[in-house]
Amino acid sequence: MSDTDFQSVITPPPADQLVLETRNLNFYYGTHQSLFGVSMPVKRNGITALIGPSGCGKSTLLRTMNRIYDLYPGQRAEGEILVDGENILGPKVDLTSLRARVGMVFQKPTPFPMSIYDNVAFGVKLYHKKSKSQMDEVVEKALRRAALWDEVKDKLTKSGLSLSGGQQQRLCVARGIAVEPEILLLDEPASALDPISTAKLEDTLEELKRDLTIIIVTHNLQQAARLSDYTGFMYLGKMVEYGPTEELFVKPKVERTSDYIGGRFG
Ligand SMILES: Nc1ncnc2c1ncn2[C@@H]1O[C@H](COP(=O)(O)OP(=O)(O)OP(=O)(O)O)[C@@H](O)[C@H]1O
Repeated sequence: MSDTDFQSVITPPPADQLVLETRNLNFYYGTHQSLFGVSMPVKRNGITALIGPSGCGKSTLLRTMNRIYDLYPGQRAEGEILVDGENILGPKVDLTSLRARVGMVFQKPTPFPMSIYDNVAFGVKLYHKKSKSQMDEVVEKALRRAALWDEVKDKLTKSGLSLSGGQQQRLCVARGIAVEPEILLLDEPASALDPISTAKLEDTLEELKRDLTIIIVTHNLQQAARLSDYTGFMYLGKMVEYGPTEELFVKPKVERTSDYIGGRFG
């Protein structure tokens, strides 16, 4: 079998539990094709992890799910991405409301240069008119859900940039969830964090997954195994194997998956 010639093995969640599904998705940076016929059915609520060697297309796939790539000329996707059954690659999609439904947290913490309070309120103001007391409630709830409230409640007017890296990343999670998205995309959110901050962030995600769908790109196989309910293993722009995390880690159906998980390439 050549490196590029392989069948995807997909074990989908039950059909009535799907929140998002990519179907036969191709992606291009200009003329360079980076995703090839990717199908990925994501279960509502819980955590889905994307793993695979550097350059296999994990971030690219994540960036299609709220069409953030649309901000960059020359980048385009082909195929279908269904969110609650609606194809978000269609021409009539309202991108502002899509990005409120499908939020994103990046690899490096990206707090805005404004107060902790305003960081969280920022997105909410774009979508909803709220009184000061309603906004106070929204900000507190988001910071509590992001497990940051106790650490910042006495300094909400201080700059978001004054927090530690781990706190900044949880602030970005709070900002992301304040607008109550259905789905939160996280691209290697712990890669710039120390082990204690990583553990706190993971606890936060565990809490959030009860009523939110989380899709996370990670290089850390232990993190994927620990956190996620479903895992997708990608290689060379294709989805090699996708299914319940335990099955994929304990009894992978594709040899290439077991080679990767066993550390035989990467
Ligand atoms: N802005 C870009 N312009 C052109 N090609 C790109 C761009 N971003 C990514 N690529 C290419 O697309 C492919 C997939 O990259 P992507 O960043 O999605 O991989 P990844 O699995 O997330 O990698 P990593 O784990 O290193 O972050 C690679 O071949 C990469 O070189």
